[in-house]
Amino acid sequence: MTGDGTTRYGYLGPEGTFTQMALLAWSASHEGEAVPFGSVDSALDALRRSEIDAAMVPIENSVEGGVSATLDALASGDPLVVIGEVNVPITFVLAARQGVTLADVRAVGTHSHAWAQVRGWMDANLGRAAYIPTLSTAAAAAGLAEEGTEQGYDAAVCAPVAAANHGLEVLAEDIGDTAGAVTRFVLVARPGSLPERTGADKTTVMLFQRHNRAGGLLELLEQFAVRGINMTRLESRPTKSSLGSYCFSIDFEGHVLDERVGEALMGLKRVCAEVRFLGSYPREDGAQVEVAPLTSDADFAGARDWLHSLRRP
Ligand SMILES: O=C(O)C(=O)Cc1ccccc1
Repeated sequence: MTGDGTTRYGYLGPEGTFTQMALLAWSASHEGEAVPFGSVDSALDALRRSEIDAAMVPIENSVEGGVSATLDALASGDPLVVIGEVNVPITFVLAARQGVTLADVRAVGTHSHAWAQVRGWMDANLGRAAYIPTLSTAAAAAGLAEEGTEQGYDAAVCAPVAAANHGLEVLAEDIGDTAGAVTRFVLVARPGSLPERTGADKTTVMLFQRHNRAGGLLELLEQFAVRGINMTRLESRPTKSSLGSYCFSIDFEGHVLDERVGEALMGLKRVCAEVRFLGSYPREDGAQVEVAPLTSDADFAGARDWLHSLRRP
C-alpha cells in the first residue's frame, strides 16, 4: 500500500489492454490505484519487490489455453498467490492510422495471444501480412499513433477501446476466429492473506513430480479423484531443468479450508517433490461447488474423529 493506504494494482499496460479491462472490472468493487507495466514478468517482479500490492495478469484463454508467461512466472521465484479471478469477453479490431486502407497493410503488430486468435481471419483477408510481436495489444495501437516513429507495422490488432484512445481508424471489426472467446485473468498478491471460503471457490497449485515413472501422473490425479474434487484446468509446463521434465499447473474446485481439499493437498505433498500452493479464491461466476456424496467436511471430520478415538481409547 502507499503511505496513504491506497492499494496499488499493477497490470499489463498501457491503457486499453484487455488486462486493464479485467482490472477495471475488479476495481468496480475494490478501490485502488492502477499502475501499468510493460510485461507480465515486470508486474510480478514489482509485486515481489513490494512496489505494488497486487497484479492482474492473464492466465488462460478459451481458445489457446494457458498463458505460459504467467504460469511460468508463478511456478518459480518467490511464492505468490492468486486472490481473485475475472473473466473478460475478448473482441478484436484491426486498426490503422487515418487514411490507411486494408490494401495498404503489409505488417500487423499485436500481442502474441491476440495474433493466435485472429490467424484465420488474417489468412483469409491479409494472407501476405507479416506479424510483428508487441508487448500488448494496446502497445501496438499506441505505437501506430506515435508521430515520426517507424514501428515496422501499419495496422494493429487491439481492443476497440485502444483504437479509439489513439484516434485510429477501424479497418475491420470483430476479427477473432472464435465467437465468444473469453480470457481469464487472475489477481495475484504476496502470500499472507487468504480470501474467505465462500462455498464457490477455486484453488490453484503447481505440482512437481518426484519421479518420472509409469503411473506418476495418475498418482497425482488420484489425490483429487478419491476426494471427489473436480479439476477445472490441467496443464503441463516444462520445468526447464532438462528435456522431458514437466510440472503440472492445476485449478480445482474448493478452498484450502475445505476438509477434502486439505486432505488432497496432504496427499499431494506426500507423493510430489514439491507442491506450490498458488491460492484459494472465490470463483467469479459464483457457481457453488457440488460436493459429491461422502466427501463433505462432516464426512472427513467424522472419519478423523473415529481414528482419534481408536488411538486414544
Ligand atoms: O495485450 C493485451 O491487451 C492483454 O491484455 C493480453 C491479452 C492479449 C490477447 C487476449 C487477451 C489478453
